[in-house]
Amino acid sequence: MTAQILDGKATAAAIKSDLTVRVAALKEKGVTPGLGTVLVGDDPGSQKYVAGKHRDCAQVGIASIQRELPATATQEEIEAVVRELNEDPACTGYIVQLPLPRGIDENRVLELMDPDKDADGLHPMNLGRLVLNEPAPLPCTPNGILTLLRRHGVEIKGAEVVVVGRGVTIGRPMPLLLTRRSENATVTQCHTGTRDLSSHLKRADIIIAAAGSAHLVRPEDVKPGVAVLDVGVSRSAEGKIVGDVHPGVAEVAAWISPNPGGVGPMTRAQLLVNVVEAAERSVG
Ligand SMILES: Nc1nc2c(c(=O)[nH]1)N[C@@H](CN(C=O)c1ccc(C(=O)N[C@@H](CCC(=O)O)C(=O)O)cc1)CN2
Repeated sequence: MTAQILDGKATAAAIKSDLTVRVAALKEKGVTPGLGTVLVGDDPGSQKYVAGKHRDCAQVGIASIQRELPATATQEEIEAVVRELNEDPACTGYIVQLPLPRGIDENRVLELMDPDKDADGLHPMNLGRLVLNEPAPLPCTPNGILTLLRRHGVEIKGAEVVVVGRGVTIGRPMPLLLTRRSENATVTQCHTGTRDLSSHLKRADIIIAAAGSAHLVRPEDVKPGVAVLDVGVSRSAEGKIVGDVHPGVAEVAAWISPNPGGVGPMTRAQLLVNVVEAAERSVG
């Protein structure tokens, strides 16, 4: 069996095309959605992701507000930028690019954001709303993964899903989305403390690998017909992306997301969805 591709690039393009129409409708009502980004430091990966977010904004007609601080920025300097974006009427929604430099209290920065402008769905108020089943902007990568599965017709209802990883952007919120009544999946969360990862992976109908550990998921660990989402980003000596999923898994799986070209573009598309939805809410 050779797996079919969960094509994030094409799916994101379709979402952006739909958003272009919605942004034009908002502009006719006098509202221009604006995405703010706060980038601290000079991590090349973060710089690339933020640049990509603004490229996407330009494509769909969303205005860009960019704030950059040096790696030496203090907690107070970062918080001052967050306060400024909270007050800026041109900024409909914004994100603080993660991770922040060592020594910065990330949670304190996220907590300071206006939850109504939280385009990432990572503010504690919005994560709490998700737990309580209340409407909230959804974390971009987990929601992007669900959209990718749905748009390719992969059955989520009743599926055994194994999530590998427990980071704040993917691993923690992913099970919350998957276990909503609308999804009805059964989720096992694995992490570095899991004793026998392979035994869990072998049971899975869907694997979401977000551990950041190169080729962690191997062909012998998965059952035939599984859908595999590769969210991991490690780098080879040449700087190329190496995912969490061994290439041989494509010979066993029914569905696989390429990396790059799978979950990454979906993360960016869902961010735009959150910005447009926030702007739509503002006009009622
Ligand atoms: N505030 C946030 N910080 C981070 C998030 C997040 O959702 N919010 N997620 C990741 C990084 N990320 C978004 O910010 C992100 C990662 C990857 C991509 C992407 O499009 N990747 C491309 C490949 C790009 C390359 O060649 O390096 C792909 O997969 O095709 C977009 C966004 C951590 N921080």
